[in-house]
This record gives sequence, C-alpha cells and structure tokens, in this order.
Amino acid sequence: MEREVQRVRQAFLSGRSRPLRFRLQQLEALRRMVQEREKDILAAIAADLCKSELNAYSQEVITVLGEIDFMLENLPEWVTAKPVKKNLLTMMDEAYIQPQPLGVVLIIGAWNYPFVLIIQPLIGAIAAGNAVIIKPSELSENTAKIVAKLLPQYLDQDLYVVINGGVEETTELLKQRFDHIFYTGNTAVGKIVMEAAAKHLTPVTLELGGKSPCYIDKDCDLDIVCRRITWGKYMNCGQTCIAPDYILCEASLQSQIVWKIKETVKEFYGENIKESPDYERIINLRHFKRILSLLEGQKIAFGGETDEATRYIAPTVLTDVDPKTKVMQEEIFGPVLPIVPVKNVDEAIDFINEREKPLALYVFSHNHKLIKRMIDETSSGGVTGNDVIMHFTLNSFPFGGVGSSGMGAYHGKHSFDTFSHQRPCLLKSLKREGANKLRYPPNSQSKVDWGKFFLLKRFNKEKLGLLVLTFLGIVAAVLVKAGYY
Ligand SMILES: NC(=O)C1=CN([C@@H]2O[C@H](COP(=O)(O)OP(=O)(O)OC[C@H]3O[C@@H](n4cnc5c(N)ncnc54)[C@H](O)[C@@H]3O)[C@@H](O)[C@H]2O)C=CC1
Ligand SMILES: CCCCCCCCCCCCC/C=C/C(=O)O
Repeated sequence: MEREVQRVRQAFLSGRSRPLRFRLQQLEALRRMVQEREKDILAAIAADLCKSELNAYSQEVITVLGEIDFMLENLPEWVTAKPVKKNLLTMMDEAYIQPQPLGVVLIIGAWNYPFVLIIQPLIGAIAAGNAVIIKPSELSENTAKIVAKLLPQYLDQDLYVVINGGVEETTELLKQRFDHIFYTGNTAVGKIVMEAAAKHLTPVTLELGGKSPCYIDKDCDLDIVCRRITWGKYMNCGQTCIAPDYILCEASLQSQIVWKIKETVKEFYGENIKESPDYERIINLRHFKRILSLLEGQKIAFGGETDEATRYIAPTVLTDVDPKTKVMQEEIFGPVLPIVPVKNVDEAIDFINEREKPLALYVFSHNHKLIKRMIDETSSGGVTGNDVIMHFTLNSFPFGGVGSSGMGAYHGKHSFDTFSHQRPCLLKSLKREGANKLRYPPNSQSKVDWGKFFLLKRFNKEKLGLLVLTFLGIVAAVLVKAGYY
C-alpha cells in the first residue's frame, strides 16, 4: 500500500497533472470512458443494486457527464490567478490568488450510488490538478471492479489509481499520508477517517448521512407533495443520503398523506411492485435485517411486505411514530417512511433543532414566508422547498453536510475549490525601499500613526479616492525616505 501511494506521489511530483491542457485532456478521456463503456457501467450498477439501466443512467451517468461538461467549460477561468484588492502598503506590487493542486488525494466512496459518488469527486480532483487514489465501496463490488478495469484504460495510470478492498485495505490505506481525504459514507466511519487523517494533519471532506426531515404544512397541494415525496423516498429503495427520512405534519393530515402516497406508489410501480423495473433492492442482508428491525412495534399504514431471498422491502409508511423509538433514532436508509405528528410549525422547528443537523431539509407549503422561516430557524446541509432531492442536481450549489451530517462540500466550482489550495502570492519590487522604512525598527509613534493611516483607514474604492490615496502614499514615502520620520 505504502509503495502504491508512493508511486502516485512520484507521479504528482513529476508535475504533469498541473498544466491546464493535461487536466482538460484527462477530463475529456473520462467523458469518453463513460460514453464508450456506458453499457458496462450500467450493467455493473444494475448488478449491485438491481437498478434498471434507465435509472442508473438518469441517476448516475447524467450527473457525471453534466459535471465533466461544466468543468471543461469553466476550468480555464478557474485556474487563472485572480488579482486581489490591495492596501496602501502594497499598491505598487502584484497581489493575486493562485489556485494550486493539493497533491495526492484519497477518495473513499459509498455503495448506494457507487459510480457517481467516486467519479464526481474524481472530476473535481483532476480539474484541480491532483493525483488521486480511489477506494470504491466493497459492497458495490461490480461497480468497484468495472471502475478499476476502465480507469487505467482511459486515464494516466500513475496519477489516478483505483485500490479495491474492504475494511482491512481501507484501514491500511488510511495509515498513509495524503494531502486531502474525501470520504462518503456513514458517520461512525467518518470519525475513523478523520482520526486517521489527524495523524498527518490531512484535511478532510466528510460526506455523511443523517435523518433528513420533511415538514408538510396544511397549506399545500397534497397530491403534488405526496408525488414528489414518494419519488425521492423510494428512489433507489430509500438508499439515498438525501432521501426524506421522515415526515413531520399536523395529525389531521396523516391519513390523507398515507392514502396519497399509497396511490402514488401504485401509479409509479404498478400493482406488483416486485415486478417493477423502477424499484430497487436492499444492498445486502445486513442492511435488509437492519431495516426490518426498525419496523418492530410500529403501526404500518401500508407496505411492510418483505422477501429475504431477494432483499425486497416494499414501500412502507408508518404512522403516529413515537420519536423515542428506534426508527427515529438512526438514519433509515431504506424504503420506510415514518410520520411523526406535530402540533404546528413551531413544534416542527423545535423537533428538528433538538436533533443532529441533517444533510437535507424539506418543507412543503404554499406559504413562502413559512418556508423562509424554517430555513432561518433551522440548520441542515442543504434545503429544497416544495420538492425533495433536487438541490443535489444544481452544480452551482455546494453539496455537503453540516455538523454530524458532514464537513466540506463539492460539485462544480465547489469541487475545484475543495481540491485546491488558494495560494496568496504577493510579488514586491526590490525598489521603493524608502516606504518600507516605516515598518523597520526602531519604531516610533509617528511610524505607528502612518501605519494606522495606511492599513486601517476604510477608503472608498472609487478611482478618484484611489488617486488621492496614491498621492498621499507617495508623499508619505518621500517624507520617510527624506528622513522626516
Ligand atoms: N453525504 C453524502 O453525499 C452521502 C452520504 N452517504 C451516507 O453513507 C452512508 C451509507 O454508506 P456506508 O454504509 O457507510 O457505505 P460503505 O459501507 O460503502 O462505507 C463507505 C466506505 O467506508 C469504508 N469503510 C467501511 N468501514 C470502514 C472502517 N472501519 N474503516 C475504514 N473504512 C471503512 C468502506 O470501504 C467504503 O469505501 C449513509 O449514512 C449515507 O447517508 C451516502 C451517500 C452520499
Ligand atoms: C430523467 C430525469 C432525471 C432526473 C434526475 C434526478 C436526479 C437524481 C439524483 C440522484 C442522486 C444521486 C446521488 C446521490 C447520492 C446520495 O444522495 O446518496
């Protein structure tokens, strides 16, 4: 493992990942890989999650292709040095921020969207000029294998390396020194990753999970609300980190919501859900049993049918759920939707704030003010009002958690920034030494006064103001040089 990481580091140190042209070529090669080997990729995802090729394409491949196109379009601008505003002491100098690659990045992926969750951060890491080691989830083994097979056929083989394996291999990998670790997965392992990273003072991005609440106000169109929630909750069989985890609503809405979700489930997946190409399966038996255990003692309004042999769990809704029960204590990550009645929006806000900060928050209402109030008075990684999941699709948004749902963010420019060091560069001249006397010992009250003038004054940045300041600066420099101070 150590040798493998060393090999990637040597490749990074060769400098070839840095030129813009190289980054663009690699991103184009990645796009070619996705387009030319689409069938293999879709088949692997299908094998891991019993997902139709159409769904795998729309949930994973579209996101990846969109992200590559966005990078190719914007990267030339993002890599350029950005001049910054200067103060009076540096006004004659060159001052800019130069984004630079961090070095060797480790990307650890989760199994629930096994392709996009490793390839989307990879796109950002390549765009920022890094070398990358990718560790796909061992639970989605078909996708892990196809990625390990395809990437070396399209990308630089020394700069971008896939290492497959389970906990043992990941543990070994985490002992190595990286310049950034990007982890997607559960919170418990997130802590392990952060602890390992701390040994080398390696910065981390942690894309974790949590219980994303969904508040439904009385004032809304329940047909539309339930259709949107049904889509986001049962997509990928509930195994989506930003799926609505549970519903908060007034008790009077409960029965209508149950009925409407039930009708929508029929509309989406037909009478025989098991036969629907749009309904996935639970990833493995451990997760299957974990989800079943969440149903114990609950009132099942509909659903609840299971088949262990195929790891099928029907779309399920639970009503009058007691917040102290197990299903409300951990992230569900399955097709089970509890409804917790609350008296009103105030109680919903308190309910959310008494718990860990979620990855996503969903609010449904015709009342725009109520949505804004919920946003103002709660915290979560992201928010979608009057829909679910959709903030994930906008790559101008930073995607990430807050508090126990994660730290750091990615997608689009935010990925580029995550994998870059924003290096401040100040280039002074060896001339104009007179003005510098101001900061050299011995110090004096008048030097401090001039320092205050140069550095603390808040000036209007209009051109005119700047001209006056330039003049004053020159006068000051001349006075200092002439020995008046
Ligand atoms: N914020 C986000 O973008 C996303 C978050 N998630 C969250 O991920 C969770 C589901 O994923 P998991 O079941 O955790 O996926 P997982 O079991 O695939 O684990 C994630 C990664 O951690 C590694 N790993 C597991 N145990 C480890 C250990 N003891 N030491 C070192 N590495 C270890 C695995 O090899 C894997 O690559 C959910 O909580 C979900 O909400 C999932 C997708 C997206
Ligand atoms: C045919 C139209 C397609 C519309 C696509 C809608 C977007 C689906 C987003 C899927 C989320 C994928 C990655 C999420 C990971 C996670 O949250 O666990």
